[in-house]
Amino acid sequence: MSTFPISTEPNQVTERGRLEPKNYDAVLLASFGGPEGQEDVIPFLRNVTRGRGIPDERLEEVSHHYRAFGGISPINQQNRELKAAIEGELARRGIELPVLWGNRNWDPYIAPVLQDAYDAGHRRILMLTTSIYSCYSSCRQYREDIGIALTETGLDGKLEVDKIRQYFDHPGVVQPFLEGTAAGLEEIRGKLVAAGETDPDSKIRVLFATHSIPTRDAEAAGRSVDEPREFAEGSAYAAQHLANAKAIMDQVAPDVAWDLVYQSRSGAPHIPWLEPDINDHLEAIAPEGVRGVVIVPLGFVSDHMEVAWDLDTEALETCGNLGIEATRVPTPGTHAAFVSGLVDLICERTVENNISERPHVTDLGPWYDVCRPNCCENFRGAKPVIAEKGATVGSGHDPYPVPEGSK
Ligand SMILES: CC1=C(CCC(=O)O)c2cc3nc(cc4[nH]c(cc5[nH]c(cc1n2)c(C)c5CCC(=O)O)c(CCC(=O)O)c4C)C(CCC(=O)O)=C3C
Ligand SMILES: [Fe+2]
Repeated sequence: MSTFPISTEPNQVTERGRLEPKNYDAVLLASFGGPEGQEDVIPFLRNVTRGRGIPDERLEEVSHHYRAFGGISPINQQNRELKAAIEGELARRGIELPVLWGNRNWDPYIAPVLQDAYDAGHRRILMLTTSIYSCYSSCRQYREDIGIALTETGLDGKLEVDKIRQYFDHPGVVQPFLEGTAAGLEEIRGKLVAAGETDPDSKIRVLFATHSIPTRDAEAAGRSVDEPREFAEGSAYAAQHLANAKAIMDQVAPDVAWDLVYQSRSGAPHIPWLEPDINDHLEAIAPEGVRGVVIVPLGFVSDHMEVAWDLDTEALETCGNLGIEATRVPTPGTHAAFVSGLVDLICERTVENNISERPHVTDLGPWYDVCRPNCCENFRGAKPVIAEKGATVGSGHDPYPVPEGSK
């Protein structure tokens, strides 16, 4: 199995957003949440889209995706298994740190989880999200939901909550995708050779798939008003995915063509979102002679409805209609390297068992512990937010850390 170059060099820009290690008394595994029965579907969709102006037709359409699976999203079970795996890895390393689980959109909800944690005597919590890239939905929305929960429960000032950095390029994330991409390529090569293809690699396209987001959100992703940065394709969100994809392809198959594609677009048609959509892209590349694709769900750390429906149902059907051989690479799930990487990320932030080196596979990371003001701006209006320079909730007015020697 190929490995990849892992840098432990600090990043001069993001280093300024680094927090000193602290003593935490619990980890909060924070995720999206999903329905677990037909009766949950509509209440769940209302939770997700509250105040977001998603058209009813879209909700109706999305409810069918859930209905087709008995109203059950795999995401909660995935998170129960991930929580157990993190607990196992912490125990294996002799680290005593309870792991709590809370969701933004479904039970167990974040606010009661924080209240229970406080009642149980916890005072300082470290949040680990299942969203790994930089954008409003993946970063700020989690930070806001903690800010709102602390405010609503009256726990602000009594309970500190910090957040683990966006960790898209941690080797624990990239390793499972790299192994999956290599295995997927072997599978598709085999199928094309069996069909008489003499140079299969020239007929294969690797498609790295991630959630589309509004272009305006993409442009605000990872933004820093005090220290502007340029990103490939104008957004940290796209740039982070492109850098990960390149790191993977450089190792497994530098000569095979690949693209970054988007999925699961919602919102009104006249509002621009990141493109191309995976299905449109498949239609576009089929006439170019592509006969096999490897779909890498690079934007997602576990199987959930966006993977089960948008990729395994819709995109694979598009491939079938176009006569393209296709395979979908697994998500990290509870892959040992992923779980171990998550515990390493926890230890980056703890005094005991501290890990001071921050490995990263791309030169964009390691990402900030504390975001810049306006990073991943919420265009619908400011909310209480944690883990941000100048934040007045969460970890008690942490200043933006400036390492010694910098201006
Ligand atoms: C970047 C991103 C991730 C990846 C990062 C991460 O992994 O968190 C992600 C994950 C997920 N998105 C999910 C579900 C939904 N996302 C929606 C809507 C939206 N997502 C957006 C972005 C993202 N979303 C955006 C900009 C919208 C529209 C505006 C809004 O509403 O904010 C809607 C509303 C209906 C629709 O329009 O599709 C639903 C039901 C589930 C749970 C699946 C399950 O239940 O198994 C998961 C993991
Ligand atoms: Fe952010």
